[in-house]
This record gives sequence, structure tokens and C-alpha cells, in this order.
Amino acid sequence: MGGADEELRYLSGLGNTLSSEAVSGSLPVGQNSPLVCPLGLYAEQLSGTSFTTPRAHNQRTWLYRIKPSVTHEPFHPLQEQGKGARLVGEFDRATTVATPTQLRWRPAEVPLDPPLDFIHGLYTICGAGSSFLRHGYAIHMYAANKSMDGCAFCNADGDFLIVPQQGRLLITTECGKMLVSPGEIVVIPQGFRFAVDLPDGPSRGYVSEIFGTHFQLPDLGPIGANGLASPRDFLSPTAWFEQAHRPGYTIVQKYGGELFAATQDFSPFNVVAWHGNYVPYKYDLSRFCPFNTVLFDHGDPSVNTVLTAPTDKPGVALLDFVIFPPRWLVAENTFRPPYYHRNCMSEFMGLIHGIYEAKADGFLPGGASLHSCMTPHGPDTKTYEATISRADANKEPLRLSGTLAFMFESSLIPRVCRWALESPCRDLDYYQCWIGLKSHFSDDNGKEPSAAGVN
Ligand SMILES: O=C(O)Cc1cc(O)ccc1O
Ligand SMILES: [Fe+2]
Repeated sequence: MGGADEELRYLSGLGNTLSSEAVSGSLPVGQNSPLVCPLGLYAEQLSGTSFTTPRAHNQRTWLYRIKPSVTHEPFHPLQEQGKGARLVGEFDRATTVATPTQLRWRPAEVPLDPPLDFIHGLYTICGAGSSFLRHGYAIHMYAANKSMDGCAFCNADGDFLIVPQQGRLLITTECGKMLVSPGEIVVIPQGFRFAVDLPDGPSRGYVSEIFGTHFQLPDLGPIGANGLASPRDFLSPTAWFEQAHRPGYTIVQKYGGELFAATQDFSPFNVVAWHGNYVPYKYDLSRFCPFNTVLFDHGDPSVNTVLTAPTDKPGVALLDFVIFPPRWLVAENTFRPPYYHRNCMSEFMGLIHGIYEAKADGFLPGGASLHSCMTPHGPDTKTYEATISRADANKEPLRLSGTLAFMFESSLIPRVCRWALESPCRDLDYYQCWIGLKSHFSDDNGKEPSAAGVN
């Protein structure tokens, strides 16, 4: 098992058609489904979009494998479902709570005991819609202390975008292996089987899951043809397979937010060659090329979108993945931190490392916050006071360094899991960070205004 990324080979690009052979000559030439495939392999198509999706958005991959995926015992429910289940795939009154309150959580320590692998360490925080209806999303977090062993995970519900915050993830997929470090993200599209090893031991992070669509690069509009995330920096694995007899190997399938298990006597990582445009990929966030204001005012954070999952309405995202990376702040006569605001979109934020520019205290690496639709939020009192009292310093260019925050932003309003609201990590005093914001108002004569107001 590789511990270093240099040992792994990747293919570059996002949305293009790729192909990879672990054994030369294993990929059929000129057709997908010959009567007998090279080397006696089985051909299997994995469709990520409906067969008839227009070509520009159609995604599928052909896998050439030692045995087809269908060769397994029946699926059985894996865990007690309903109330109390860790994972949610339908966000309704039975499973979750609606709250407009500003929410914040301190980071959860990764427990050393009991043993928890990625599957069992994954828990839903909030979400909207339904995986059955193919519209919505879920936001999960994970805290795991053990590599998956003798099992693979398959998410039938949607695509996972995983943001590791502590500990690298060595992810084996049907297309091959990827090593993903904090500061990188990885997307595992719906239906791919994968196994997560933890080369550094205890590990935690964030996951967004989207139902019914896939991530794509945002349009660049007037920015032009280059900038933000560049397609060539997205890396997909190269074919890798194992052949050994593996009695009792378990496939754990998330289906409608519930887990089901089926056994088989071989590894699902038995794909010798593949080709297609429906593939897992990773991306190093330090490759992101930020654009921003160069004279005055604070631009909207949409300019920092790495990937977007669209809805049918142009410009309205099911889920945007936005980052706040190191960059120069140069705006003149400008309040440079994020502005105070209320947003029709809902904002879930996490911190990978460092300090976030809007929060002097309390928002820590591995922690999270949620400001839902129209819930007011913005810089805490300390940040506001420090910024306006340093008005002179704010004239100079300032490099924001050693920080990496991100946001999952959605047009659908999230409902929150009860255990997230009741969690010991919940910061019940979060609202206090704004309570100290005082009035700086004075009328032209430096007097307090009359109760009738100023006219
Ligand atoms: O709320 C936040 O901290 C995220 C955010 C950042 C920003 O620079 C502008 C708007 C916004 O919602
Ligand atoms: Fe915001």
C-alpha cells in the first residue's frame, strides 16, 4: 500500500474522456462490448447520467473487470434505520429540524475507541430534499480512526465531495488509487465503489453530497478563458486491480440514506482497464487562482467557486463549493473582511487550517458553522472593531496567509439533524460574538440622533 503520492500516477483534466490500462492490451479497441473482451475480462458500463442526457452533459465509463459487479449475495439492511440513524437521505420533519438560528460547532476530537472506519465515522449534519427524488443535498462530517478492511463503500444516492481536514485519505476506487491530503479535495461520483485507508491514523473532515446532478467548473464570464480552478489540475487515478480470492468481502451500499450490505468472494477493485468521462478525481486547492477586487469594495464570494452543482435555473446552484484561500487584500477605503449580510442561499462553512478572516475567535479548524436562508451574519465584534480601528493599515496591501476556509452554499434550505443541534460540540453562545457590536452612529454635530431619526 502506497504511503506517498509520488508512487501513484494520475490522469489530468476534468470532463474529458480518459482511458487507462493496468495491463497493456486490456482495453477493447474500436468498440465497448466485444463478444469476448481482451484477456477474458467482463465489460460493465457505469452510467452517471441517463442514457439520453444531451451529449455535453452525458457521463459514463466502461469498466473491464475480472468478474462483474453483479456477482454477489443479496443486500441486507446493515443498521437500525429511522430515528437515530447517523445518515440521512430524506430531509423532512421526521428526520430533521428547521431552525433559522446561527449555528456553530467546535471541532470534534477523533475518538481512539471504538474502532471507526470511514463508513461508520460518517454522520449527517444537515441537508435538503431527497435522494429518492434526485434533488437535494446532504452535508456530512466524518471522524475515523481505522482503515476500511475487507469492505468497500458505494453511494447510490449521490456524489461525495470530500474535504479532509486532518489526516490523509488513501482512496482505492474502481478506477484506481488516489492519495488525498488536507488542502486537497476529492470527488467520488455516485455509484463508484471505494475503500478509504488512513495512512496517518485518526482522520476527520467534511463531505457534501449532491443528489441528481454532478459537479462542474463554474462559468468564468468576464474573467475570460483562464482563472479559478483550471481543468488540467483535476487528477483522476490510473487503473489498478487486485485478483486474490477474498471470501466474505462486503459491499456497503448507501441507498436512500440507509446502509445495506452484500457479500461476495472477490474484491470490487478488479478493474484491469477503463475508459470514459465518469470518473473520481482530486484537486489541490493551492492550485486555485483567485480573482478579487483590485481597487475598492468587497466582492461576492461566488468569485471563489471551485466547483458548482447546478439546478435547472441558470445561476442558481444546488451546491457551490467555494474557498477562501491565501491572497492579497488591496482594496482602498474598504471594509476588507466579509460584509454583514443576509442571503437567500444557505451557507455551511468549515475551516481546514488557520483563522477565517471574519471570525477572530471560536471558528476553529475542524469546526463548522451554518447560516441558513436569510439568517443575518458577518464579522464578529472583535474583527469589526479591529478592522475599523486599523483604518490606516487597511490602506496597505495585506497578504492573508496560512488560512484555508470553505463554504458549501445552496439554494435549498437545510434542515438540521437533531444530534447536530444536541451535540456537545455545539457552541450555544455563538450569537454572543455579535451582541457586543455597538452603535458608532453620530449625527453631523457629533450628537446622538433624536428618537425621530435624522432627516
Ligand atoms: O458568510 C461568510 O463568511 C461567507 C462570505 C464571505 C464573503 O467574503 C462574502 C460573503 C459571504 O457570505
Ligand atoms: Fe455569508
